[in-house]
Amino acid sequence: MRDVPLVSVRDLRVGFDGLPAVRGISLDVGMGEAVGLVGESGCGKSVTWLAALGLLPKSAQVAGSVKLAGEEILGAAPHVLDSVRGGRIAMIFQDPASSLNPVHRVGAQVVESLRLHRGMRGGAARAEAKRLFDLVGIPDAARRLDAYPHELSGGQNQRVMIAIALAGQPELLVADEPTTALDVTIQAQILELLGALRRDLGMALVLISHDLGVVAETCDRVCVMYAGRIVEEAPADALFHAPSHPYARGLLGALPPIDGPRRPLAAIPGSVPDPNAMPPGCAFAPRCAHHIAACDSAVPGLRPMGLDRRAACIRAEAPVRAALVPA
Ligand SMILES: Nc1ncnc2c1ncn2[C@@H]1O[C@H](COP(=O)(O)OP(=O)(O)OP(=O)(O)O)[C@@H](O)[C@H]1O
Repeated sequence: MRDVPLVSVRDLRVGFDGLPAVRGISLDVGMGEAVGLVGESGCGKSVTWLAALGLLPKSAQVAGSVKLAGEEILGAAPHVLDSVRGGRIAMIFQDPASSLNPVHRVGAQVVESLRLHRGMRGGAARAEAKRLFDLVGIPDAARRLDAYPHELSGGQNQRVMIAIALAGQPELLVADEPTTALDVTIQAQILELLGALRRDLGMALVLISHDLGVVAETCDRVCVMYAGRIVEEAPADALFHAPSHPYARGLLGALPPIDGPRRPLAAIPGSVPDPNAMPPGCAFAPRCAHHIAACDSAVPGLRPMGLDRRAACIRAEAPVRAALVPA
């Protein structure tokens, strides 16, 4: 079983009312690996994982395959999905305030997760909840277990959410924009915590973000999504230093420089296509500075760009050989 990825998504498609939101995604997450999913709002990052975990409304049309350690979970029976969700795969979201129950003490919410996923109760569960609070860096953990969410800061509530997620001893934590609602210094602390937990617990991490800088720093590998498809997949470092796909280049251009001279941020012109009116070929073509007529004739598939990178662009070449040349 050594070569079986922890999670393997193949040709995942999701539609709402006949309109495509995810248009054939394939990706693997290895044991203990950190994979970033990046792209503008609405490109299908969240829906991919909500579909995998059976969390979309029944009206969503879902097709394809999602295997967890080789076992199909897409469309699996409710009792199977119940043990996967919060157990083998946990998910945390952008806004901890809306995920936590405001009328229950935070410790009780961790204890409930321990009861559900590990059958723990009473003193043992409370001791384990305190250990988890210590692990996620909540100071004065024993006292904070008795706090209500409104008595804690946004950053502390996100740490509580992470503790609840860890209660099920997940093999994979999917963190969906986990720092977007937090201020900048707290964002960095939460990202550091996620990275440390992954290393110390050997847990895999999928980090969903619209910020390429955030995923490049935290992840081993990054998938860039555009209009429901993956347009580039590469090791985080390689992607950050030399993106192949023009959209990935655009995302990078929209980042403030870490060092070097200040310059105005380059926004990507135009907007994501309406699912009602997808362009006939490459979905990015109408916004692309490298567009040529052939881009409109067929949807480009992901093709290898060197050893460990794939890009869906007929004009992209492996960055070591050549950069994109404007038409
Ligand atoms: N329950 C739903 N019903 C109808 N459409 C939906 C539903 N959930 C998501 N969508 C649509 O699916 C598309 C993809 O949404 P998704 O939330 O995955 O985007 P995203 O890339 O995660 O962006 P964001 O960063 O804004 O969350 C969007 O057009 C969204 O409006």
